[in-house]
Amino acid sequence: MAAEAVDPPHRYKFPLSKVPRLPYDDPQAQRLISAQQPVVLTGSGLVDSALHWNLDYLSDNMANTQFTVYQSDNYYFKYYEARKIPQQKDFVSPTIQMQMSFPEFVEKLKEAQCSKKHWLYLQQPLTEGVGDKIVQDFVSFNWRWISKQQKENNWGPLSSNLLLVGMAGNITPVHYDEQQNFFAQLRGVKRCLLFAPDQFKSLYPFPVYHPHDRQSQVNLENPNLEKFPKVLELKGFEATLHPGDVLYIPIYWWHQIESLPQKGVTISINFWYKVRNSCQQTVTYPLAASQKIAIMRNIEKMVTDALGDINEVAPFMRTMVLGRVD
Ligand SMILES: O=C(O)C(=O)[C@H]1CC[C@@H](C(=O)O)C1
Ligand SMILES: [Zn+2]
Repeated sequence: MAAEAVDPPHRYKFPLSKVPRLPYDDPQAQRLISAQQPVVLTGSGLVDSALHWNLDYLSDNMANTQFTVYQSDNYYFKYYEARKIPQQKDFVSPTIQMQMSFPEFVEKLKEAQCSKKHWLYLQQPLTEGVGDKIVQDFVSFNWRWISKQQKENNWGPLSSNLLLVGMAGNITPVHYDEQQNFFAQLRGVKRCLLFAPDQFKSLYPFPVYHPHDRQSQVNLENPNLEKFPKVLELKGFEATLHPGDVLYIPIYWWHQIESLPQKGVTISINFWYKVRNSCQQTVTYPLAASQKIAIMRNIEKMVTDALGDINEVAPFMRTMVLGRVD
């Protein structure tokens, strides 16, 4: 039988170099992690004890837990902070957040795959309440290796492991996180786009107090070039993750994660690590872009608190920077 024709991955309007792909114990991989550069690690065995996870296994072994599931009318799942919505009068949530059991999720998934009217994304921190088999798989992760990474790179504590079960075609639009991240692929194929923190001028972040804080205002697949002309100056990286691969996403690095269409349901688990208490972080010159982002965020928060209205921040900052009183 002829293989089903697979559409080529979307071609973006900016160059994408390949993220290095190295054995996890290659000294070069260690150097990239220490330098906070992205790298795809192979052979780590980090989540080998969970590579057999599929929808049936998870339904059978997580039946008594309620899961957060997002529903979107398109295949985008742009994250938003609900607590910041009251400050943004005209904000419209791009997704509906629901709670349901895993078997209910599988049911809705099948309906959505047939109707093609909406998309679903289960995103839930793995905590207690899952079945014994899941606990057994979880404790059998390669904690020795990842804890060594955490220690050697002076990262803070593990904050969470987000379980991600997505439909083929789902896209998490480009954003950054304030945590170090080992992103492990269990099932299906994901295409990841990454941009260094110094690309923030070309990614037009939302204001810090906006519900879409840390997200880009730009739709990379269909950018509004009048509004966001610097998108054409973007220089990015891309990595394709297969089961067993682990992508290191450095803190403040922008990333967009795509569950490849026609490659079936995807299952991933991330390992988010907080940074050590920032007052211990010495400021080094020249300032790294990641330090600039952290400082800019703090300034924006202080100015917003001082002005008391998020809509006053941009004009004030322009006046301050341009030295002109508008
Ligand atoms: O792990 C991260 O940093 C994320 O952004 C996750 C949120 C959605 C996930 C995805 O695979 O689409 C990635
Ligand atoms: Zn992220």
